[in-house]
Amino acid sequence: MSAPLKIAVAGASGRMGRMLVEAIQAAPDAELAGALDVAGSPSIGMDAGAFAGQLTGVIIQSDLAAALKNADVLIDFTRPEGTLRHLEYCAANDVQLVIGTTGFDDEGKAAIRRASDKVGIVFAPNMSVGVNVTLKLLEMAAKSFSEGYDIEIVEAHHRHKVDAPSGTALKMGEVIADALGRDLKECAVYGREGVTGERDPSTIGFATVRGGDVVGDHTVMFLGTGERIEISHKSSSRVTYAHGAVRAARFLAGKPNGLFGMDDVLGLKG
Ligand SMILES: NC(=O)C1=CN([C@@H]2O[C@H](COP(=O)(O)OP(=O)(O)OC[C@H]3O[C@@H](n4cnc5c(N)ncnc54)[C@H](OP(=O)(O)O)[C@@H]3O)[C@@H](O)[C@H]2O)C=CC1
Ligand SMILES: O=C(O)C1=N[C@H](C(=O)O)C[C@H](O)C1
Repeated sequence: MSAPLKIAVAGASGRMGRMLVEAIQAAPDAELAGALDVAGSPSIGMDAGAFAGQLTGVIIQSDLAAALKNADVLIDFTRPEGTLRHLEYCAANDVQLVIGTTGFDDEGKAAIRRASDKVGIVFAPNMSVGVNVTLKLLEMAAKSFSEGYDIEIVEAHHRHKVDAPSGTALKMGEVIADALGRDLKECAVYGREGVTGERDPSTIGFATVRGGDVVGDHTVMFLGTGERIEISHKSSSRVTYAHGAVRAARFLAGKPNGLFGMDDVLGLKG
């Protein structure tokens, strides 16, 4: 039997961090090797499994070097500024990375691309199997509805989410724009207000709903004359994201560097 994959978790007390700790504990081929959170967080000094009521023997700490000293890979679902700090350390110290954080600007994404020359990185705004299969369906649908259909993307998330539109909605927009030979930067419309004029058919619209405890809903509408096609994905638990992230960590074993998406991890490319 090969040695277990040693995985550390950043943002260990967050909504995703807690799920990740549980998923790693449940995986027969993985071991929780470290748990990180921000200095000053009430979780510092706690056992990483305390939230789930199952102690792990791994204490949440804010010292990056100490938390990563035994880790093969870091799974990071935090905030762009935190992930970029972790990225620098991981690239310099040969720790691979699974990045689920959303809300990066172009500069942040470029830093991730650069770091992937040094270490293996899986970077994806949504790690559920369902969403990644939905992206493939959208690619196919966009090609079929390229003329005469207006495209609008609507997403809903819980009241605590800090970025909008969601990383998944933006990825859906990118996949559709690519399939149609458009540039999302030029054709995206983020919300409408006032006298907007008639809809420009070349645009892709985004609408955002925030409230309650919605885990994550995404609907893409292709609106034609006389019919409307909707492709929706609705998450009812974060466990799918956590399992996807652990699968991504496994995928990186034996890949010394390179930037990968969940389509690579799940074999959905092509
Ligand atoms: N790719 C995917 O499949 C998914 C991606 N996400 C993304 O993951 C991210 C986290 O989501 P969620 O778990 O709901 O968020 P939470 O706010 O619940 O958790 C974030 C965690 O990161 C910590 N944190 C905050 N700022 C920093 C920082 N600067 N450096 C290091 N750690 C920091 C928080 O600590 P503290 O609480 O002390 O501030 C907390 O522990 C978001 O970007 C979200 O969009 C979410 C679900 C699925
Ligand atoms: O913040 C969340 O919760 C989620 N964020 C990701 C995103 O921005 O797309 C993935 C999922 O929708 C949940």
